[in-house]
Order: sequence, then C-alpha cells, then structure tokens
Amino acid sequence: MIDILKGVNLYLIGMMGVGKTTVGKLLAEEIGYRFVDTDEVIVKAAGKSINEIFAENGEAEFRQLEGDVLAQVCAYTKLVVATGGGIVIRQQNWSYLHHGLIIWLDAPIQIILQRLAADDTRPLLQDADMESKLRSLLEQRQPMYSQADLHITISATETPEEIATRILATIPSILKQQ
Ligand SMILES: Nc1ncnc2c1ncn2[C@@H]1O[C@H](COP(=O)(O)OP(=O)(O)O)[C@@H](O)[C@H]1O
Ligand SMILES: O=C(O)C1=C[C@@H](OP(=O)(O)O)[C@@H](O)[C@H](O)C1
Ligand SMILES: [Mg+2]
Repeated sequence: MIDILKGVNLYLIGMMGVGKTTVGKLLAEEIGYRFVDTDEVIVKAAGKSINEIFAENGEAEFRQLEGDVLAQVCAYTKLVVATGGGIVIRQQNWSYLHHGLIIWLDAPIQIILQRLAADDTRPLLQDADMESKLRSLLEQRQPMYSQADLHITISATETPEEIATRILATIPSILKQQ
C-alpha cells in the first residue's frame, strides 16, 4: 500500500459525524502516514474552540482559516488529512484537495443524528431541528462531496477499524483508474 501510494496524501471529506477524524487516525497508523485534522490545527492556532471561533469571529473567518490550513498542509506528503465537513464549499479548496486522493465518507442522516444528538461541539448543529439542518447542509454539499475519488458508504454497525480496512482495500483499484 505504502509503495503504490507513493506518499500521496489522503483527504477525508464528508458530513459532520461520519467519522473522518476517527477513521483518519486509524488509516494513518495503518499506512505509516502522519495524521492531520484541519479543525485541530485551527483550534491550536486560534487558541480557542470551534464554537468560540464561530461565535466570536463568524463562519466566514473560520472558512478562511480552514482554507489557509489546507493550503499549508498540502505542501507535505504522507499525510492523512481529516477535513471539516464544510471544506468542500469553497471552490479554491478543491485545487488543494486534488493534490491527493479524496475519500468521501458517507452515512445515512439517521446514523449521524444518533452520533451527534448529545454533541455540542458543532456550532452549525446547535439548532432546535438538527435533522432538518443536517438535511439542508447535505443537500447543498452532496454535489461537491460526490467529486471525491472514492465514495465509501458506512453502515450503522461498521466499526472505524472495518471502515479503514475497507478504504485501504479499495485504494488500489482507484489508483489504477487514474
Ligand atoms: N464507525 C463508527 N461507529 C460508531 N461511532 C463512530 C464511528 N465513527 C465515529 N464514531 C463516533 O462518532 C462521533 C463523530 O466522529 P468524528 O470522527 O468526530 O466525525 P467527523 O470528524 O466526521 O465529524 C464520535 O463520537 C466518534 O467516536
Ligand atoms: O460541516 C461543517 O461545516 C463543520 C464541520 C466540523 O468538522 P467535522 O466535520 O469534523 O465535524 C467543523 O469543521 C465545523 O464545526 C464546521
Ligand atoms: Mg472531525
């Protein structure tokens, strides 16, 4: 796997709660890559939480920081990058994502709802009607997520380890197509 990837970065995209951060760490361990989470880099650089950035600086500034972080990490190789779910909405981010292999983790809304029902760290989901909010975000973003090189649909019972294994098993076939 390491040989055929030739150091190319893996970028995980997809909705909040699909498991980009969780699965990304496992993928990196498995293939001996370093793991980067764009949200973690932003939080460290800003010295405040994602909630605080959204509340105090606004979403537009968060998106600017997110794009800046992506541009910086693209200079490195051998990375698994877990992105934030909204990274796909800026067209210019795609020029960076396309430096590597883009993997869309996709899960039914019901799975995401279960996972994030008690979560208060995603400012965009602090809405009385979380399900409608998720549906409208997905509707808006789906055409962009579908530009990924690899589409992985997750079932309710699949563990992060199983998902990472499935991704790694599928990568050789997409590399051949490119
Ligand atoms: N395959 C899985 N099965 C069960 N729970 C999961 C799975 N993947 C992630 N989770 C849980 O779902 C929540 C969101 O996962 P996270 O990796 O933060 O998603 P994302 O980075 O895509 O927003 C976390 O509580 C995590 O532990
Ligand atoms: O979908 C989004 O717009 C967001 C997703 C979050 O990351 P995760 O996808 O890792 O939850 C985080 O970047 C921020 O709360 C905004
Ligand atoms: Mg994440």
